[in-house]
Amino acid sequence: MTVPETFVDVILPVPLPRLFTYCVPPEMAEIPEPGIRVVVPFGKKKQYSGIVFSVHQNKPKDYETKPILSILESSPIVTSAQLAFWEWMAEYYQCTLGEVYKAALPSGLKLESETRVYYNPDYIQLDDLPEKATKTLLFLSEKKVCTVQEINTFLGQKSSMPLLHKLMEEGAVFVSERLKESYKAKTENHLRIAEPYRTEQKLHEAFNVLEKAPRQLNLLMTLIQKAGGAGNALKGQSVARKELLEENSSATAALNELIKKDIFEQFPMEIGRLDLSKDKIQQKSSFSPAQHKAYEEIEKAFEQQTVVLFHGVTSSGKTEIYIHLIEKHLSRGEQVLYLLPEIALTTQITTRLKRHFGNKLGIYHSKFSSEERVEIYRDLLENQNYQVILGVRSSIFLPFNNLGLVIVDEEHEHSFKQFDPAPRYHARDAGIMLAHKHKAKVLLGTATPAIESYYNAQKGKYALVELKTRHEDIQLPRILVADTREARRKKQMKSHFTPLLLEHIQQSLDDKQQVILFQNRRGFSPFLECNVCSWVPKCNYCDVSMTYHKKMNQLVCHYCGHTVTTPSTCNACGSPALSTQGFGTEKIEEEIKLMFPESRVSRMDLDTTRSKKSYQKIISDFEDGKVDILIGTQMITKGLDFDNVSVVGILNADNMLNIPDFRAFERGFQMMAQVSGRAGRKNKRGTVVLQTSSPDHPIIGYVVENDYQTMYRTQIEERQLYKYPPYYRLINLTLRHKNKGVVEKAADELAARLRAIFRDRVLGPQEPPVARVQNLYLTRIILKFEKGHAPSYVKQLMNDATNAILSQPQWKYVTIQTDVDPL
Ligand SMILES: Nc1ncnc2c1ncn2[C@@H]1O[C@H](COP(=O)(O)OP(=O)(O)OP(=O)(O)O)[C@@H](O)[C@H]1O
Ligand SMILES: [Zn+2]
Repeated sequence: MTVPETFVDVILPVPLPRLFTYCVPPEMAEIPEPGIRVVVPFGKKKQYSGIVFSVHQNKPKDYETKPILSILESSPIVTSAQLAFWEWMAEYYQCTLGEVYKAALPSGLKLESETRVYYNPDYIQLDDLPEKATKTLLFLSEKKVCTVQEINTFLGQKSSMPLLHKLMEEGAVFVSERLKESYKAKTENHLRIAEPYRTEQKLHEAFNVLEKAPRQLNLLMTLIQKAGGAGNALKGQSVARKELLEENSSATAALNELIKKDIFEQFPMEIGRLDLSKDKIQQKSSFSPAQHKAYEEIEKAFEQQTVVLFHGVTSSGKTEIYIHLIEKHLSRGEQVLYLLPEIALTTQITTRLKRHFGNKLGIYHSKFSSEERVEIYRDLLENQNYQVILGVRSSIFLPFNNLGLVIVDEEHEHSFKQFDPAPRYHARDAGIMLAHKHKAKVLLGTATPAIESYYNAQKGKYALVELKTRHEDIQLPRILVADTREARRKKQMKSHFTPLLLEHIQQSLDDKQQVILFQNRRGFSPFLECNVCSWVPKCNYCDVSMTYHKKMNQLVCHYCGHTVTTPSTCNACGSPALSTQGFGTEKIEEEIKLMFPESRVSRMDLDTTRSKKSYQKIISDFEDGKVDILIGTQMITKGLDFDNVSVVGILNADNMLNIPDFRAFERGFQMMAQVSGRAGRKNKRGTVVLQTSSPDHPIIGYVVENDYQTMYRTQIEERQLYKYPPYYRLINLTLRHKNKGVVEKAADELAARLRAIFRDRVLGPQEPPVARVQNLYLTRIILKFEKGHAPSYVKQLMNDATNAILSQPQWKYVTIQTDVDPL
C-alpha cells in the first residue's frame, strides 16, 4: 500500500492571489499543521518562511510541487482564530492573504532569503550551542550583518532558517537593526530559585548538594541575602544577574552550573518599562455621579449589544471609565485590547494604565523594535503575562485567545486606517469584527464621533451612551473667534497672529499657565514663490509644491520625502527674490520665540518626533512645566491631558475647511473641538482663540457652541443627498503607471468594463488632487455601492475586470490598488 502524499497550502509574503502548494517530503518525520511556519523555496533562488494554511492530499494537476525545506516550530504561531480573521480581512479589504500575513506578524517572525540578520554584541552565551550555531555566530560577529542567503552560502547548506530562528529565540541575533536607545533600556537578566527548589526541604537539599562546590554555594547564599531572606527567595523573589556577579566575580561558570542543575532559573526582567511591583498599584478613583451613571449605562447596554458608542465631551473622564471596565473584564479572566490611533497618545495613557495594571499591561506599537513586538506576540500566544494590550492599529493582529473587550479610544480618528500598503484596513472596523469572532464587547469612545459611528448609533446598530459634563463640572472652554481678514484690513496682524490671540498668550504666560498652538501643517511654509515670475518649486517626482524647512534649509516633498537644498535664485527667471508663502509649525515656532523671548517653546510634529523617546520627552517636559508654549500639528489635538493649559490657539481654521473632500467639514469640526478640549481641564475654565478668515462659516459656529448634533444633522443630510457613506460604500481603484497616456487608457477601459457590470455606480476615471507621486501618474475610479452589497460579492466581478486589464501586454506594468472604505 502506498502512503498518500501530503500537501500544504502556504501563505507567503507575496501579493499573488493564490496560496502556494508544496509537498511534504516523505522523509520529513512531522506533518505541519495549519498556523505553523515552514521554510519553502520560491522562484529560482528565494526562500521564505510562510504560514501553513491548510493540509491536504490533493495533488495539484497543473504543476509540479516543490517540497518544503523545514518546519520551524511544533505548535502553531498563528491560531485558527487568527487565520479566520485574516481570511475575513483579505476578503473585505480585497487583498491577498499574503499581504495580511505581512501586516500581521512582526518582522522577527518572518524570514526570507533577503532578510538581514544582525549580531547582538550583548548576547551572553549560557549553554553550549551546536557547532553550526557557534560557527554562524562567529561569522556574524565579524560581519555584524548579513543576509540569510549569505549564511546559507557560508554554511554550505540549503536553508539556515531553522538555525537562525533558534539563535533569534536565544537573543543572539536580530533581524532588525536596533536603535541604541531601545537597546539599553529593555530587559535585564534576573535569577531566582527555580520552582522545584522553592520549599525549605528542597532548599536544604540544595545546600547539601552544593557543599563541594563553594562558588555555587556562595552564589546561592548571595541570592538569598539579596532577595531579602530565605522567605522571599522561596517565594521566587529575583535578583539581577549583574548584582549577583558583582560580589562573586568570575563566578559565571558557577552560575551557569546552577542554572543547569535547575536550582536557579534565569529570566529576562523588564527594567524601566513596566517595573511596578504589586504594592505600588494604584486603586482606581471613585466616580463622579455623572461617570457612575455613564458606566452603568454602558454595562447595561452590553447586556443587549456588542458595540457601544460612548460620546463623552473632552475631559469628561472617559479614561477612568475605561479603567473600571478593563478591571471588570480582567477579573473574569478575559483579555482586553485598548486601541489608540497614534503613538503620541500612548505615552500618557501608558502611564495611567500602568498605575492600575502594572505588569499585566503590554504595549505594542511600531516604534518598538521587532524583538519587543515578538516578545509581546509570544507572550500572548503562550498566555503568560499580558492581559491588557495597549496598542496602535496593528495590535488587532495579536494572538488573543480569550478576548473580552475592545476599547477604541478616539474612534473618530483617521489614523486608524492603514493607507499603504495593503491591507488598507480600518482598525476600528476590523476591531469590531475581531471582537465579533471572540464574542467580545466593543466600546467606541470619543468626544467627536465619526459620522458613520453616530449614524450606526442612531439606527440602533450600536448603543449610545453620553456623558455631557466635564470632570469636576469645569465648564467647556470659551471659544473666541478672531477674524483674520478684518485684522488684516485694519493692519493689526502681526505676521500670522491676531491681537486677540497674542493678548491671550501674554495673559496666560503672566498667570504662569501654559499655551497650546495648533497649526495643521508642518515645516516652515508650504511653498516658496518667486516674487517676479511666480515660479514655485515643485517635486521632481510628484505633482506638488515642496515644503520649505528652514532649519534644515531644505525643500521637502511631503509625498515622497524627496529633498533638495533651498535654491537661492528662481530657477525660471533667475531673480533672487524668493519669498515664503503660507506657514507651518516651524515658522510659528520661530515667530513665537521672537515675540515672547522669555517663554520656553517646544514643537511637536512629524519632524520633531522621529524617535520613540522624543514623544515622551516633549510631553513630559510640558507636563512638568518645563515648557510654556507647545506648538503642534494634529498630533497634539486629541487625548492629551494637561493640567495647566489655559489658552489654546487655532492659527488657521480655513485650511482645514477648504479641502475638496466630502469629509472636510466633519474633520475640521473634530480637529477644532478636540484641540479646544485641551484647554482648562483642571481648576479653571479655559479659553480658545480660533483664527479664521470666514467667521460665519457654519462649522465654526458649531465648534463655538460645541454643537455636535447640528453638525451631524447637516452633514448626514449631505451624505444622503450625494450618495456618500454611511449610506453608500465606496471603493477606490487607483491606477498607476509612469506614462500618463498609458494609465489614462487603461483606466478608461477598466471603467468601461466596470460600467458594463455596475452601471452608474462607477465614477471616473478622474485625477486625484495630486496626480503624480514618485514619478508615477495616478488616476482613480470610484465605485459606490448601496449598503447591503457585500464587498465579497463585488470582489469577484471586480477582480475579473482588473485581471482583464492587467493581462494585456500593453498594460503589464500598470498597477491597480484597491481601497475599500477609503478615508
Ligand atoms: N473619577 C475621577 N477622579 C479623579 N480624577 C478624575 C476622575 N475622572 C477623571 N479624572 C481626571 O480628569 C481629567 C480628564 O479625564 P480624561 O483624560 O479621562 O478625559 P477624557 O474624557 O478622556 O477626555 P478627552 O476626550 O479629551 O481625551 C484627567 O486628568 C483625569 O485624571
Ligand atoms: Zn515627491
